[in-house]
Amino acid sequence: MKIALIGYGKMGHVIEQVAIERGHTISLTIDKDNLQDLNKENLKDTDVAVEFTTPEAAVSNYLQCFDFNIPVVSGTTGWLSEKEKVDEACTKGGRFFYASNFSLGVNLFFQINKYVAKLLWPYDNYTAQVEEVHHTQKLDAPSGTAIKLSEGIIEHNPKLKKWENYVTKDRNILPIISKRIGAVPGMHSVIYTSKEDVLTIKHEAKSREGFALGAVLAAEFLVKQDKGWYGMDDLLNL
Ligand SMILES: NC(=O)C1=CN([C@@H]2O[C@H](COP(=O)(O)OP(=O)(O)OC[C@H]3O[C@@H](n4cnc5c(N)ncnc54)[C@H](O)[C@@H]3O)[C@@H](O)[C@H]2O)C=CC1
Ligand SMILES: O=C(O)C1=N[C@H](C(=O)O)C[C@H](O)C1
Repeated sequence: MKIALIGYGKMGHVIEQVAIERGHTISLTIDKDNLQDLNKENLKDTDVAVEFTTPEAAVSNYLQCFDFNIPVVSGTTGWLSEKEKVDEACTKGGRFFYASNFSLGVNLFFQINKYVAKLLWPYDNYTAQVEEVHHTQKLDAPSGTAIKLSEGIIEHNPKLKKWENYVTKDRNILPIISKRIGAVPGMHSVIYTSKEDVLTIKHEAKSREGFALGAVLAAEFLVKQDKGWYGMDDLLNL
């Protein structure tokens, strides 16, 4: 496949490496120092775009690609308040694959998380908390992964009404604690605490390679699909 890399930062570089290892070529690389509108000319040799930029840039990048019938894989977090625009574009012909986290382990963790939430919610002695730790360059908080974990817990725990990104003793609110430390690629924990014990489920990325591999596998999957919005559950048959 010929891949356009939109966003050539920490993830863009690792995706390039993994894509080449899997026999693909890079048709176009766009980042801040060579910003350009996506158009017929610069996308003419591209089968699929892989987009890892910023919450502000992401949606406009998707819509421009869709205008030229280029499918988009994106892992950019923090833009989901604009989800409706992308939904609409996908009903009109856009092909889109989104994951807040492309690693296999985290997507299995999402399933385990829901199972544990279902099992534990009737036990009043436990209170739940989500914790995420990332590198100090991360722009958004809480992480997209922590939000998805929290939504999974709230869906299966009728006592919890919403999540908040602060510590609280309100038992109707699920706290997400965000920490920014050094170069941590990504660590997520769901912690259930009682007076007697602590039960933790945790995923720790060792590097960005798992995210990058997931994104390239998603691109290989997406080019074979019709219009629509796809995610890791489709790729992994979860
Ligand atoms: N879904 C997943 O598995 C993962 C998601 N992420 C998310 O991906 C995004 C990028 O992460 P990193 O690569 O670590 O960040 P980064 O800051 O290293 O790279 C982002 C790059 O996008 C560039 N950029 C900004 N506006 C642009 C535009 N309009 N067009 C093209 N390029 C533009 C920046 O100059 C920068 O080089 C973040 O939202 C992060 O949360 C990161 C890792 C894994
Ligand atoms: O910004 C990052 O680095 C990461 N962002 C994603 C998120 O917000 O969940 C995924 C991963 O944890 C790394």
